[in-house]
Amino acid sequence: MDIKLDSYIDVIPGIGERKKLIYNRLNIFTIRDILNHYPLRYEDRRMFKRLSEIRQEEMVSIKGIIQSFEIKKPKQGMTLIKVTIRDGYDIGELTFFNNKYISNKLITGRTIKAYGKAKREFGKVRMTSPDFEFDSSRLKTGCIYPVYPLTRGLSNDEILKVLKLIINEINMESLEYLDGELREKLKLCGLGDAIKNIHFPKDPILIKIAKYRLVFDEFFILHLGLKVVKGITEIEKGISFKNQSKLLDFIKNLPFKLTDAQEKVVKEILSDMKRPVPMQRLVQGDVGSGKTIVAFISLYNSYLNGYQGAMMAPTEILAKQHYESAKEIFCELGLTIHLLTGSTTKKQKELIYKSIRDGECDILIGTHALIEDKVDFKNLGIVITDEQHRFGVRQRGKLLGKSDFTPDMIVMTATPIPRTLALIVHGDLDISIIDQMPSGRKPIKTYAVEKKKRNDVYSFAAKEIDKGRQIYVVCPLIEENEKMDLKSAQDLYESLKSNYLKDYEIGLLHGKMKAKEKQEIMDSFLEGSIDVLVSTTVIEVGINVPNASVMIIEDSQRFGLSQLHQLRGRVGRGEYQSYCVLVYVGKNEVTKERIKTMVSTNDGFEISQKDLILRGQGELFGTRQHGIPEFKLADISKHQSVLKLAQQIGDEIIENDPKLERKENSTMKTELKLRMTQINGIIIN
Ligand SMILES: Nc1ncnc2c1ncn2[C@@H]1O[C@H](COP(=O)(O)OP(=O)(O)OP(=O)(O)O)[C@@H](O)[C@H]1O
Repeated sequence: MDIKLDSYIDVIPGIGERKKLIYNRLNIFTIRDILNHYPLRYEDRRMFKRLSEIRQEEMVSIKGIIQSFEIKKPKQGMTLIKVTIRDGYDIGELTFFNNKYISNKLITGRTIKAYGKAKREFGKVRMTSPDFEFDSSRLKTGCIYPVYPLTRGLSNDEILKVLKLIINEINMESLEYLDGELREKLKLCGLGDAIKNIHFPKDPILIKIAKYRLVFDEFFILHLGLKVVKGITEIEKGISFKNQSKLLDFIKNLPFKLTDAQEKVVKEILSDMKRPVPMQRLVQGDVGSGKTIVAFISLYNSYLNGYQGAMMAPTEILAKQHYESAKEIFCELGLTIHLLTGSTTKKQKELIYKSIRDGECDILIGTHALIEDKVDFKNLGIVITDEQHRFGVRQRGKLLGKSDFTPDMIVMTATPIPRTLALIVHGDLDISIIDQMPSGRKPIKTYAVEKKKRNDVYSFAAKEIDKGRQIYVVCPLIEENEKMDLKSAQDLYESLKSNYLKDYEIGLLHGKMKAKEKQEIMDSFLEGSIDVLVSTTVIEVGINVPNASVMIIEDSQRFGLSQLHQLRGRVGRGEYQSYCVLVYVGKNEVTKERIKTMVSTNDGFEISQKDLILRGQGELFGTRQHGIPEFKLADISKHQSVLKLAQQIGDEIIENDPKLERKENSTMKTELKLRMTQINGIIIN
């Protein structure tokens, strides 16, 4: 049998077309994938107990000699097999239903081993439908038994058998890509041993050792990969935006003075833009910290140097908002700015494409319509995008078009995350942080109110509206069910209209609405003709209505901390004292802890750290985050010290050999190439 790591799994005897598709459902395509399909948990089946020593209801391995067996058919379609076994002087009984396999294998005098829940009845030990095997086999009994994530049509035992076969056939030592000295220094076991022991551990301590190596690997490969990508970008030809003199006047004439944090980040960006190397920078800032103006300054710098700029937003509403603000800021400066989204008419689109191609358009703002093939810039200098739409190398190529130069790139994120995490998520970028709010902002006051007291909440809201303010109400989020989300939004809307807030103008916004309808509602809210905006969570990150001063979140216990913080960030964006009211039911520990955190701090970094601890990485990043690999074993909330170590070692290697060109790093590079292609958009040449 010729099994290679990258062979498809149907090289394994017994895996045909049908089985292959079942494996594919678990994302298992190749031999490597199945080796990386790790157990969810283990059962300690090592000890065989004498029948005489077994306790009632104990989960245990036993073995005995088959004394006799009978096969009955108590009713149509059912076969009952009873096997009597003997262990010394003691007798046990194993019962199986409809088990064709065993019925063909039973021979009196043969040793049978079983694992299952033992019952003592009438002086006998009985087991019903236990796992079993014969003679010297040790796959299911007398071992530490791994339990795998499964799918319909695939059993744990099938996976075990396949793994056993692969591990016997493949030279496991050939999996290693780290040199022995480094491994020794870091006290890491060999990769082959780690894989062997994660599947077939002889001892629980070996599972720990294996996991440590595999967790290290997941972090290390990702970190190294991101660094290599960064290294590749740095050798591409970039644009040097040297002419920055007029920019100072522009900054001076802004309607407000930049905060120190904004100034610091602008400086970092401008110094990057001056270098003839493509900028790859992440700007992290808490909600409302004023990232947009930083983006505009960068776009203007590109314009002053004769280049076009593009800014991409995650939704049409946000794209339009940026477009309106850009027009306001740049209106007297004679720039041509266009908005390109899915709702732009065909005719308008054609005109915009032409204007981009001819170089007449100075700044293009839009949604991902911006990276369609037809968008062909004459001389694109800078691209500003958000974390969800950050480009992989491939998409960047698309934007590059015919230019010989790689444009500068800024990625904006409103999800502030601790630095260690930022490095693993955005390790290929340089990081700038806006950690200060514009002056004059009053911290948002946050209150938690039990649902039964919501009357008070809405009478408070009415008072705020009477003062001239506006209100957001976010409805309960009902997971994975848009229909029910919609219903709950409509119900809430009706009840506010007919009851709590009947004297005011109320608008409803939900995910099922067409982009145009959504925009109309948002425009009315922005203009102030709507007092209350009831919405599902489509109040996306980034909406800016400074007159809105109250955010009411219904059933807030259903939201994660970071999401609550984002929602809260929709208020407190102007001069008015703002409030966030968390309406909740239930008092479980996580709810209490979340409320406590929200009430006690407005700091997004602190909140995301807490969220990570409360919910684990998967939840924090959710599906919203694009480009983050799913770790199999690693968990940044639990394994922070391994993460730091992996980052440190990765950095040391890259410092000495930025593109991994040295001979001693060639195996590592091959491994990296193989693994990084699995991560969105990252291809290492
Ligand atoms: N230095 C400043 N002084 C006063 N106001 C400012 C300053 N910088 C920005 N602003 C204003 O603060 C508000 C929020 O800014 P912006 O929309 O850029 O926030 P953001 O960082 O993008 O927030 P979010 O992540 O929530 O989208 C805007 O109305 C903006 O005009």
